Amino acid sequence: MAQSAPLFIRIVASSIAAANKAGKIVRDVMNKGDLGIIDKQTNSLPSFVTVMLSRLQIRFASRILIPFQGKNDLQTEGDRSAQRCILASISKQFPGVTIIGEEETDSCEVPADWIVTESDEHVLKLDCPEEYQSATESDIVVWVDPLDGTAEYTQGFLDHVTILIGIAVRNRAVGGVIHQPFYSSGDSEKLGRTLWGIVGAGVGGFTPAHVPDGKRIITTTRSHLTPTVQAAVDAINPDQVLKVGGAGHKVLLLLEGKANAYMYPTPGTKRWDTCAPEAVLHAMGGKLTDMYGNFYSYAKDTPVANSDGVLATAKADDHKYYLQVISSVVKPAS
Ligand SMILES: Nc1ncnc2c1ncn2[C@@H]1O[C@H](COP(=O)(O)O)[C@@H](OP(=O)(O)O)[C@H]1O
Ligand SMILES: [Mg+2]
Repeated sequence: MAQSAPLFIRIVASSIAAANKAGKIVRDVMNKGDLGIIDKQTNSLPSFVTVMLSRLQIRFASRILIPFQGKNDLQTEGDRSAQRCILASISKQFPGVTIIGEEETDSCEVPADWIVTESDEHVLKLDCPEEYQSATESDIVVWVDPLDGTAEYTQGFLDHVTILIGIAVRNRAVGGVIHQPFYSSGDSEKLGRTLWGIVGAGVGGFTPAHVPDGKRIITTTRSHLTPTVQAAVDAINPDQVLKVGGAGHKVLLLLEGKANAYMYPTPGTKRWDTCAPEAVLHAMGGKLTDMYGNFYSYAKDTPVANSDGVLATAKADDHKYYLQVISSVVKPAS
């Protein structure tokens, strides 16, 4: 690895390699046919322990924090194994960096071949934006969603599945890796692709595009729809609504010109769902905030819940319009 590259750049480059390996693991679990599905709520610890732990964070290794959740959603062997791979790979190379992963995994041994120490050579050679050149381990937090779109993974909507590694510097999401393990460019032997973005340095792995002028296409949840979300989408009077799984996949639709905006004006997503997508989107000129237009903090001691929802637009200039429409439908709690 080019030790001369700034730490931030080296973490993004290593995250690309780790995401690629995790993608292979997620495909292997699917191919084996036993997803090992767990409902995180019904398999949670006894309630008094969960309540206690949900307010804290379990310190897993020296600086790897595994937050507890206490809500009804699914976890599979794909989520667990991909997280082990990513956490082990990044922490081995950057032991002082805080990594926050979605899944509560045990500390069982990680197979040696799951620990990746390679890096993306192209990203290593990028010019690092000046403001991140001197970032140290204590300035950086890595947010990991090892399998975004878990519900869709269990239901066979495999193109909705992504692996998300977001790199925050001084609270802001500025580096992002989105790996799509089941993406096929036509060659069924070669599944998977990796998109990345660094604010101020560019994007890679995809061709940025926008919806043609005059058309308005909204993407939103397919598995967590609420009347509030539906009302906000309806208020836009869109030409088309794409209800798909995963925060990563929805932002991917914005990156590739398949949708103008991702609307989810309700709690539900977490920082690991939005850190990587936000960074890639911002690197391309888009904008992701809560439903009031505020950026989320990605500091290590921040609450993990995106309590004020998500609004993302492919073009930053369009964001204001969507905020106005949402504010006419969703009133802040008094
Ligand atoms: N109401 C809710 N409860 C739990 N998780 C939610 C949620 N709304 C959104 N999410 C999480 O946010 C991500 C995007 O959701 P959606 O596909 O509905 O847009 C998913 O991440 P995971 O698949 O990683 O769990 C999903 O679980
Ligand atoms: Mg997720």
